[in-house]
Amino acid sequence: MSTKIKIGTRRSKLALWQAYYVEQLLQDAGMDTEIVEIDTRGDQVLDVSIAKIGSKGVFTEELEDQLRSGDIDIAVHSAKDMQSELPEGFEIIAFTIREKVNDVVVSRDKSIRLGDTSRPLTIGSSSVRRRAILKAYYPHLNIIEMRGNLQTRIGKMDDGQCDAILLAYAGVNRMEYNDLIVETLPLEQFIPPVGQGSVAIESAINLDAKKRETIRKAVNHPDTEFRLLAERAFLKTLKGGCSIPAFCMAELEGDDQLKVTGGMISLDGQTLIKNVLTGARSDAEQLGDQMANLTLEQGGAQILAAIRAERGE
Ligand SMILES: NCc1[nH]cc(CCC(=O)O)c1CC(=O)O
Repeated sequence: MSTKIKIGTRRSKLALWQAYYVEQLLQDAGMDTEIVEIDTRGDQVLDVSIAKIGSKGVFTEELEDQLRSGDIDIAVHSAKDMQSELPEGFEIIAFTIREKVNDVVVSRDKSIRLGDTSRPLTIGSSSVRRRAILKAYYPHLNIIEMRGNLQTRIGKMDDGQCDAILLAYAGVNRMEYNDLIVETLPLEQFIPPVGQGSVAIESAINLDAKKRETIRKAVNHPDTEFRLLAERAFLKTLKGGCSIPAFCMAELEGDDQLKVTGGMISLDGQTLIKNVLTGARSDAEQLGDQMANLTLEQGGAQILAAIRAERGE
């Protein structure tokens, strides 16, 4: 089989890194590949908060058009950025091995620590989850919303808009800004969002079955997939994407157990819901669903209702 696998990707540096990474895995498995760069609406409106334009599909629609038409075979995304429910006709066929899931503090000033109350610090973050957690644990900080890709945000920091920014380790590592990491945040406080650190492969369900299996075999990391199935089931039951302050992290325990830590935080950081559930790995999706229902019952439903009212949804 010498057919070429056409890999669709956004043009951002992070997206391209992910596309080249997946391309390498496919080539290592003996496949021919081609990268197809595609513009998306989300890349064009950089000055508006994603929470305001609505996160649904802004980075994925154009890629899905080309998956549907067969112009590309697969689309590569940060797993974290993918909606919990894909539009009809699409599926995720693989998750790459997950890297360190922590959030990190990035700054030019090596002496900066979030817990330092001796001087005023301004911290930039694009994530409602990270901003709410900062308010809960570090109320002395001045927190500002900051959008744009990694390079843009670091530029804003260098312009003096903030002293440090909060980012996912995964993106910082991929963009090779590791030397700017001044603090790696503990998972007990900064529980990562669903999917952080893994790359997801999306395809149309009518992709040739043999092609689908070959790609899956070359790219999918089964241990990561179990974790992501639980986490994504959580998000699906919450009917959310990356614009709600929910978090869920599944970890493997022993040969066949899965430990799921998840919950939600109100935007002001005043209400924190957090639970831990353990169950069989084969029940990954039930565990995620159970975690979501527990979260909704314990006050998550009110938090979501308040956010939707504020955003006029
Ligand atoms: N929301 C943007 C985004 N999407 C994926 C990553 C990094 C890679 C990852 O989390 O897997 C980032 C940057 C960040 O959150 O700091």
